[in-house]
Amino acid sequence: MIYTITANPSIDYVLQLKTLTTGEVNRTTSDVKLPGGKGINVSRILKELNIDSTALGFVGGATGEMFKSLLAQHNLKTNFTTVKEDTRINVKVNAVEQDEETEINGMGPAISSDEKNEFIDQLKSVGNGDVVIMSGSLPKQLPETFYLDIAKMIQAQGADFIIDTTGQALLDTLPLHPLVVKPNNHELADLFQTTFNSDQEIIDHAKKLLDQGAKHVLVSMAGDGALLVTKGHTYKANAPKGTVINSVGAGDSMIAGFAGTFMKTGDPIESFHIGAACGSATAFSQDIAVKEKIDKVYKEINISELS
Ligand SMILES: Nc1ncnc2c1ncn2[C@@H]1O[C@H](COP(=O)(O)OP(=O)(O)O)[C@@H](O)[C@H]1O
Ligand SMILES: O=P(O)(O)OC[C@H]1O[C@](O)(COP(=O)(O)O)[C@@H](O)[C@@H]1O
Repeated sequence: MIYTITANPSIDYVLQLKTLTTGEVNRTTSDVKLPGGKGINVSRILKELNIDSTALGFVGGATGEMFKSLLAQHNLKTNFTTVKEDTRINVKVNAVEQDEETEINGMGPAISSDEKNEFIDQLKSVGNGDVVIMSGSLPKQLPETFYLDIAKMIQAQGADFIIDTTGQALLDTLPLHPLVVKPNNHELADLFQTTFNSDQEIIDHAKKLLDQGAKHVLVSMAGDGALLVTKGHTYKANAPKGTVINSVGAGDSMIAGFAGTFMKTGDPIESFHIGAACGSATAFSQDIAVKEKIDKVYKEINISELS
């Protein structure tokens, strides 16, 4: 079984307007509320790929009820821990004529130690052959070591893990050999306090994550495609041409496609191909991509090995 952990789920309030001017009243041309959070998006893509998962996380308050009702139509298996404070609302602003996406993500509810313990308790049933995908920011009051502690725990129980977070929280888990890490190129640069001028520089830094323990390093590069760096091999996926509608969740989609396919086949190249298709298909959709779109985009992606 795949478990996705979204420590800080959200209602994604996606606003479209012609232009955004800060400091003034702006009016939308369309708006939509989506059940968000990185692990939630991963579970939704897995469902599209017909792969079972259980979505876990902290959900609370009136916004939490709305989040659950928005999610209900997607028929995911879930086991959320109820918390007292409100689930956050993340605002995504697509200024169409400026070709610019702006995101404001809330910090999320405070999690009490009882709520945290209740969450951790349910992970005791995770075991051999299971994969736990941990994604996204932590709500306030959860310790910085939250993901690391979970990784240690579930690994001792025989399960594998994948982590999609940034900064030191990501680096700390590498010695435990995560199956996949997926920084985007900017997050990878931030990890090493640098900037990149070429694919080769990105690859060199991705290899450092490999050396520190990651089994596969996916580097997503938005409209420039993606790289997969594994022991002894580096692959590149092109980004097919298309109209970008809302790229929120593209990275989560890529992780889902990779992880779900890798669990089924153990084939990193096919997993990368499907992961890249899921990412682009989501970028070309208003919401998380559906299967038909993923299949169509898959045919437009080539995976090439770089020497
Ligand atoms: N504009 C785009 N055109 C085509 N594919 C895209 C586009 N944006 C994202 N993708 C695909 O989705 C993947 C993940 O997107 P990215 O924006 O890099 O992740 P994140 O959301 O984590 O920052 C990319 O590597 C690429 O394969
Ligand atoms: O937990 P964070 O880092 O604040 O991110 C949460 C946001 O990430 C998303 O899951 C999208 O993630 P990506 O665009 O990186 O794939 C949104 O649905 C959500 O609002």
